[in-house]
Amino acid sequence: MRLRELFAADPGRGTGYTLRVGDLHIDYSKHLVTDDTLRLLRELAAATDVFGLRDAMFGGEKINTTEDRAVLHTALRAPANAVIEVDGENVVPEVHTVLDRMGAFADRVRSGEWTGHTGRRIRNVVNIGIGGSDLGPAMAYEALRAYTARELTFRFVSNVDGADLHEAIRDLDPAETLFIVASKTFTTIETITNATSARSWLLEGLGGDEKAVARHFVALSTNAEKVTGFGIDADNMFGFWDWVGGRYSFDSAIGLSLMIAIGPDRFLEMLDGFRIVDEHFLNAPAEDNAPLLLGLLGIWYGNFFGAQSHAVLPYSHYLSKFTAYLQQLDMESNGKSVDRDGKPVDWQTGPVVWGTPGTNGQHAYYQLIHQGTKLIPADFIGFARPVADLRPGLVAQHDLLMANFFAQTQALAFGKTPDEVRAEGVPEALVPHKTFQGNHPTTTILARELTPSVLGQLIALYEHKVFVQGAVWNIDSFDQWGVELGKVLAKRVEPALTEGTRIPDLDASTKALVTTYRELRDRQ
Ligand SMILES: O=P(O)(O)OC[C@H]1O[C@H](O)[C@H](O)[C@@H](O)[C@@H]1O
Repeated sequence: MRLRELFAADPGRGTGYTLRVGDLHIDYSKHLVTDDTLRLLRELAAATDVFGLRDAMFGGEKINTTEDRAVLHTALRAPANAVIEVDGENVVPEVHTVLDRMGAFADRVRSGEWTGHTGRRIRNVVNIGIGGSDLGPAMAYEALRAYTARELTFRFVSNVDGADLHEAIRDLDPAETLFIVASKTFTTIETITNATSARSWLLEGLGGDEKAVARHFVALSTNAEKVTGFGIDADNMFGFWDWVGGRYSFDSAIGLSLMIAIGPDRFLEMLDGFRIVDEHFLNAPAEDNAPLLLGLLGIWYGNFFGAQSHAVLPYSHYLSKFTAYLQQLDMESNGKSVDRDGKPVDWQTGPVVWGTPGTNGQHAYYQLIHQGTKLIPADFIGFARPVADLRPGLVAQHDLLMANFFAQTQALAFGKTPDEVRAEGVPEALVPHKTFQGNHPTTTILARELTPSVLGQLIALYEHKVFVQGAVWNIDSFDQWGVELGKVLAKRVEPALTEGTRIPDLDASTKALVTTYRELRDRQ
């Protein structure tokens, strides 16, 4: 199947193979599919009961079977009058109670009414969290930077490498710094370690008065007991629930740092954006259902063409962390090799998701996408207008950015034949080098501008796409047992590093590495 031929055969393809969801214009014409392919893929979705599982998810059923949990991130953006029950209890009122508390707190910080221990206003907000408790707020803070309170400084600390916290706080004044400790479980070693170090830094800076902690630390968690055990007042805790997965948690209390940055109204606009796509996914027929379509297209390449990866390439500097966010969303959800009953699957599951903002990637790795031997389906995300208040000269650069955006998907789809190369007078020996095979599939997602609502729409689109794929593959997209083994082993190795105790019963390679590490570290 050649894209050149598909377009030649159907002049209406460029407008016909498009969808509109909320503010998102989605063009899927540059895919290696016909109406027949799409019909068959929809039959696959019907045969695997994707919509049945969707309804079970929205209805609060415990579809995360290995953890016996409901999967209700959609309840986090449900309207206040919705009724969504888990174990017979409507969860929506609690969601809105927390949102209201977050809003009140965010307003107090933004207005300067919430002061630090010494009475100075808060000027710096440091979110300490990792995985889903970091990537969402950190990504969205960058994405919506044009909407943020510029007089406040925001930092995001995740890595247990002390350098992360060091660089985040070295130029900050503790008297003006608020730490937001974000951890669903409040047991994550990286986060608790960084939070403990941050507390010492704060107390050292403020004369050691433990009472300071209450003015400078808040927690976002499902685990009240651990939060109070850490010394954070229950009044300064914003809760969420076990039916919110870590990588789906960013529009829960985990979004507090973002809410302080952009203000409660903008945050609610973002939730409205999520809801637009939730409702679309729930109600649109299969033929027009964007998450279904994107999920099935991914399956088409992964399961039928053997594609191993999927690139997400935003043409917006503000979306610099978007793909990193999607990596957790997609790869932690669908990086599974047993089905829901625990039996090995004999089909490919989740792809490697990767990518960085255009046009930077064009001057780095696009060579391989254009002329390499691998099939890499890609999503191109772009906007018609820049969002920040740019100087006129910089506004003009936007058309140049977007010219690249359109040129790339065109080049990928249609390539350049040897005859076209020859016609340019290229010497015969160079013709193969300058030929572009084309036929590289891409989806183009275009919106007017990157508003909070549009960001919410984009994230929900990918959340539900990942859901669709997991449903077809019959895997549990909502657990993450694969992260556990490394945590357990780290605990076992750590005493050998920190306390210098006998190296435990390790394999020969790890034992030798630990020995070398200790020698290097302790050498004078
Ligand atoms: O929010 P926390 O409980 O601290 O968890 C932080 C992250 O670490 C875990 O290991 C999981 O793999 C992630 O899904 C989670 O987002």
